Amino acid sequence: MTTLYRATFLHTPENPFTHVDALRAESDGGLLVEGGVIRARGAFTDLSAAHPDAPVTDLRGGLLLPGFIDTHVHLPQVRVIGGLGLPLLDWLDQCALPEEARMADVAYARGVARDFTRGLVGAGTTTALVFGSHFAGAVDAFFEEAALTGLRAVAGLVVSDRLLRDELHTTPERAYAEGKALIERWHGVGRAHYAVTPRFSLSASEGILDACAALMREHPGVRFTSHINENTREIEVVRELFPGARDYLDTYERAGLIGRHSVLAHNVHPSDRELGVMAAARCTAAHCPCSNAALGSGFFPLRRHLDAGVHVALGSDVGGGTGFSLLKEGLQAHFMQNLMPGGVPLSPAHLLYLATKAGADALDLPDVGAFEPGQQFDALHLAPAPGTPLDAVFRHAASPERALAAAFATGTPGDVARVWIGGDVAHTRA
Ligand SMILES: Nc1nc2[nH]cnc2c(=O)[nH]1
Ligand SMILES: [Zn+2]
Repeated sequence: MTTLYRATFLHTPENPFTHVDALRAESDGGLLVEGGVIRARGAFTDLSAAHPDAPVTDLRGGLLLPGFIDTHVHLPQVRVIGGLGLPLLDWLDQCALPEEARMADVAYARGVARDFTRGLVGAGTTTALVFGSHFAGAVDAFFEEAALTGLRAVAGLVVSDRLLRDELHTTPERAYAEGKALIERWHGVGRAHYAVTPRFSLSASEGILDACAALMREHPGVRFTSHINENTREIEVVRELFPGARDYLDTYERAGLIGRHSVLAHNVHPSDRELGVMAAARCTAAHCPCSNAALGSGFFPLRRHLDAGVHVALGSDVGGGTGFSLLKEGLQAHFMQNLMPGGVPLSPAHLLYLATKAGADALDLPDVGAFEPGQQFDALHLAPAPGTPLDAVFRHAASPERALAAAFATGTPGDVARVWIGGDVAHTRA
């Protein structure tokens, strides 16, 4: 099936941190989509002249953006968003972990997975790197739900063997066996990919990190994700638990877990050595600015990451974060960089890149992240309700870039009118 989409669209096929004029915009643009794949892109008049028989979907009056890519979000935490006022380790004990223990019940987990995938797609997220659950049945339920909604999910079994609560602990042997079974069932099936996911070094023995590394070695192409350097107290505990490690990163590095397919969430308090190793390994820091503010974790040193050459993408970190919208994460990133000494001024192009193409690069998914011919048509149509302030800005914006800035400043999931994944409609606003 072929469709010609007519819209004001913006995308960032290049990295605005390294390329000038990285923001590409077409005010009256056309995207020719065939079988879910973008075949041609340009001015609408040119495309409609070249393809006069293609049916037109008219999306004028809003903005069409590449689907958002969330590089850090927790499946079992959708129902505990908003536990404000606690630092990380207390928030885990009091808010997150009691809910995560409920995921042992597969029927409960399936309901959570439904809330979660709807939350993501409804916010315009079309691809996500998901911290699954400590329970394999819940991870299965999530992959099944993701397949039903069409979400591109990179996810895995979360594994820990100390310092959480007993129900959430496993053993290296079980972590390996359950991980292997899930990889065989889901990795590369449809839109799913597997991510080996030790929760964080604080809750992981060397034995379980070695089991994770064995899965990575034996299954090339699976991704790796965990947390790093989020909270100063957490970092102290990790230092005590791994007296032989040079720093937090080294706890993963020594196990052989750091490489091109590694995404480390937060990294609010890195050392220069850690940044150097992350850059050399071409791994990604998932920046979660709402979570960093909500849990009081600190200011993300974006300048130091960029200067070191570390790739950075955005994550919502639901439920330490405050919701699924990467528009809100972009705005919060902008606020935090504005407020911190030596912060990086972030333009609308930077925010769009961090929410889209940067995530595609982090996850090594070249078919998504922008509107390039040959890429999948993953997109969201931002169309605020008539009479809303964002609608007023859209109707009077001097340029698509100004409208994009306003989308980050005031846009919410309520402004996401429709979402496509691989050309299929995955969400339509009620
Ligand atoms: N923000 C956040 N940090 C973590 N570190 C270990 N687990 C978590 C979690 O669930 N959320
Ligand atoms: Zn997290």
